[in-house]
Amino acid sequence: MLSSRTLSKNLASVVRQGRSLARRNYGLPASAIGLGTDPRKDKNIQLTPLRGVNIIHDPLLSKGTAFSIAERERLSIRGLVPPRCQEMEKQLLRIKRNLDALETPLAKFVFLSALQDRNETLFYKLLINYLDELAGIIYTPTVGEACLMSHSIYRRSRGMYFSSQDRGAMSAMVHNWPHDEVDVIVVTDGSRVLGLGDLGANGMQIPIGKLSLYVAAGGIRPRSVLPVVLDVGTNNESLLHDPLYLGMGHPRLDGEEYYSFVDEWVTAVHSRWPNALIQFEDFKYPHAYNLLNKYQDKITCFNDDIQSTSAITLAGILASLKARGRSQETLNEERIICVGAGSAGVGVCEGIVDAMVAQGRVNSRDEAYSRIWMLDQHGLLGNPALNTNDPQSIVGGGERMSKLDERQKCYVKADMTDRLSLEEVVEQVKPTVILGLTGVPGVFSEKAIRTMAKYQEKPIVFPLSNPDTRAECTAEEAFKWTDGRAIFASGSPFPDVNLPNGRVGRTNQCNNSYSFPGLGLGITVSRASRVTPNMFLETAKTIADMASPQQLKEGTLFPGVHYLRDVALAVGTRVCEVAFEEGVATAVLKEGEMLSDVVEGSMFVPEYVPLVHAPNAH
Ligand SMILES: O=C([O-])CC(=O)C(=O)O
Ligand SMILES: [Mg+2]
Repeated sequence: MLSSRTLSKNLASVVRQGRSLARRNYGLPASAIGLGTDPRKDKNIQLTPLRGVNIIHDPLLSKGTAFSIAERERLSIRGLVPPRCQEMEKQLLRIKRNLDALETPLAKFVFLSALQDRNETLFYKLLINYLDELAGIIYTPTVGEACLMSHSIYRRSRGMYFSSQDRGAMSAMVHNWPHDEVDVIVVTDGSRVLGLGDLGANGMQIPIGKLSLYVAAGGIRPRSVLPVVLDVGTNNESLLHDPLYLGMGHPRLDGEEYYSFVDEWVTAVHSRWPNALIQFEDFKYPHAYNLLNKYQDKITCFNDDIQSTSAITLAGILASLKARGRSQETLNEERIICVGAGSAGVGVCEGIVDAMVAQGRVNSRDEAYSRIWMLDQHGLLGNPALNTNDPQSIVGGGERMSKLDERQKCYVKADMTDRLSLEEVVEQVKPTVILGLTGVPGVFSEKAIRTMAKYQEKPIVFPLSNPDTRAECTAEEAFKWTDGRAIFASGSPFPDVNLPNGRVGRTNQCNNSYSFPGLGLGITVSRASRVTPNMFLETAKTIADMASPQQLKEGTLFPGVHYLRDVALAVGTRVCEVAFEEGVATAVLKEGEMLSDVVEGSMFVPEYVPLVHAPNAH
């Protein structure tokens, strides 16, 4: 665990840096008016036309037992709740006790979902206070289990579903959503939920969990987030045959039908909420890339698994270089094996290539590609013509080569035999970094990691698949097979490992939850019209610089999950600056206004807001 003093020192310097950059006036006219909507308005008063039970049962307005006397009197609540006005601290005590009494993570997930559906303010207060403990419930790993079970544990709807039977109706349907202001939409088609594969409409829990972190960590207002599932069917046989399944009971749409379905949805949401950020989540390859390419220059959108996973992984590698006592500028000297050639694998590697090119220490993009060896489920992307002793494999390899797309082909190694196993590649390449983005547990074999550790003093071992049951190796294995020398980060949390020599093997969670909340915050506050590659690069650099030298020495690369809100503020400030620097910001700063203050001031804080004009109304 980081000491909060060191962290705040580091944070202070990041924020200071943000402030000095923010002092530049970005060429804005002196008469510039302030941000159109007051982002702090949630903190003042919230008047409502609703009365009585309609307020009590509205999770965005409800205060449970905390309605003031004036509110009870004037909003027809009197008598509908127990007589004592109980402040939030007491409510938290009761909720936490109830939560602690539950035994399984899934039971806690159901309990927290119910709280979110009753009283969002209290839910977010609890989540922020106990972020360390609860992130693993509402987010990975438990959210993965909740997706698998979603049709069994279903209680109440949250978000919106657009299904194959809604074609032609979407532009009307978007008006069924009750809120005019939507800042962030997280959308999935459930085709590759974490590393768990096709879970169809059950994937809804992922946008819900992501948006809970957008609010808790990124400070986006709860009333302006929208979780969405695009239900184009599922190819998951067991869900198709499950009578309790809640999604469409047909195989997935594909090809032109699929893309025109998504296009109808994008057009519909963009016409109702033209400024909303759309985050594409857990779309399988190649749909994930094709959708990103189609929309990234037209609307404000990004793909979380491709781009924000890439930003945090790059941050992890850069911080690891510092932990090894090297400069971050030496990224091009690393030899990186990436196991996994799907959206996350290719996305992560593209980010690394971008960073190598930006550092200017490679002569070409091709030289950067040459530093990365990529494997898919068949093995290395190599040269089938070199498989001389296995004609079968030449044929298979040729076929497989023809299935690779332009992005994957960049990593093919012409001088190495196609389909080499991971162990063979490790022996030949002697990697310094190994990344796992396969969704296949155990892919990092003992032999592969031990061989890597033979050549590397501090091997960087990142099994990044989620949830923890899909990680390519466990933390314990990574430390055991490297005699405790690994620099370790995983997508889902693993506890630190006690090493035989009495030291502690530090684990890190290298998850896009470190990057997307801040990206969304910066994009929302700057009202960026586009999401640019530089935003991801700068996100990575900001996070890579947050751990102190002492923390790095001990193997800690990032602030702990408890600090996700501070990380989001630092990232949000930087992303906001990038938006202004690159001319994509459409918000306008008042003269003398500092970006870091604007970003911080815009962050949602879960406190009860008075619902009536009255003294002591809350
Ligand atoms: O949700 C997470 O924990 C990270 C992520 O985007 C994924 O694994 O698809
Ligand atoms: Mg994802």
